Amino acid sequence: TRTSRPQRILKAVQRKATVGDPQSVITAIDHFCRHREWAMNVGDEKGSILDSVVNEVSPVTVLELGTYCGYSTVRIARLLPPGACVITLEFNPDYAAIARQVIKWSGLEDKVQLVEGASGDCIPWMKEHFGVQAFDLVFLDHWKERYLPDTKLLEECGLIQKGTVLLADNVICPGTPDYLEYVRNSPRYNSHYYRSHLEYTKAEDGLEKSVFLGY
Ligand SMILES: O=C(NCCCCc1cc2cnccc2s1)c1cc(-c2ccc(F)cc2)cc(O)c1O
Ligand SMILES: [Mg+2]
Repeated sequence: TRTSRPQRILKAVQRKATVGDPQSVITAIDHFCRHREWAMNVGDEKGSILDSVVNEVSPVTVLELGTYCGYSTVRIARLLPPGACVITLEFNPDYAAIARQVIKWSGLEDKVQLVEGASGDCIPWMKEHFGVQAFDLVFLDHWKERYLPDTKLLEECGLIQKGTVLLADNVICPGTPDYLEYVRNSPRYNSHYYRSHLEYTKAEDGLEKSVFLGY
């Protein structure tokens, strides 16, 4: 049967990127998705905003919900100092298998822990399994209807503490209206919208950054 789109993205990385060079992996994926086949990576424009938030937060522990091919995982991990790490959750085992190879090609496997499973099942085990106290940064990029319930679950599990930054992709397209309403109206979050575009297109989209203020 035909290869999958993630498999074709991995091929583009193996053809165009240099092993151990995360920037070349990012550039190869962006070029493929802009000129060959669209894919749901956060992309270069929103990716630059993601980079600036990672640099501003200088996180020690990052949670990414939604790995896909590992594009944003590589963007985040390449900016982390030694000892810092990103735990990334992926529901689809085929996507996870591709992401592991993309992350390995970029040479960042020591900074990444890829977990296969659904966020609702995995989040309650985070503290116990990974010895995480609280996340410094959470990048939400998974099922759009899970952004709000999983944010509440992270709060209940004590994985979000004063100062934790939530950064949510696709708050306009496909859209996460209930999540936006919650973080923008809650007295416990300080929210800011970074206007941008849907990856590789002219459609509007953006990232919402929300800082938890504590209870
Ligand atoms: O669905 C999107 N991303 C989520 C994939 C969900 C898989 C997972 C569920 C799950 C559950 N638990 C743990 C881990 C995970 S991973 C998505 C879609 C578009 C898009 C698509 C068509 C279109 F016309 C316009 C925009 C753009 C984007 O940037 C996206 O991120
Ligand atoms: Mg997205």
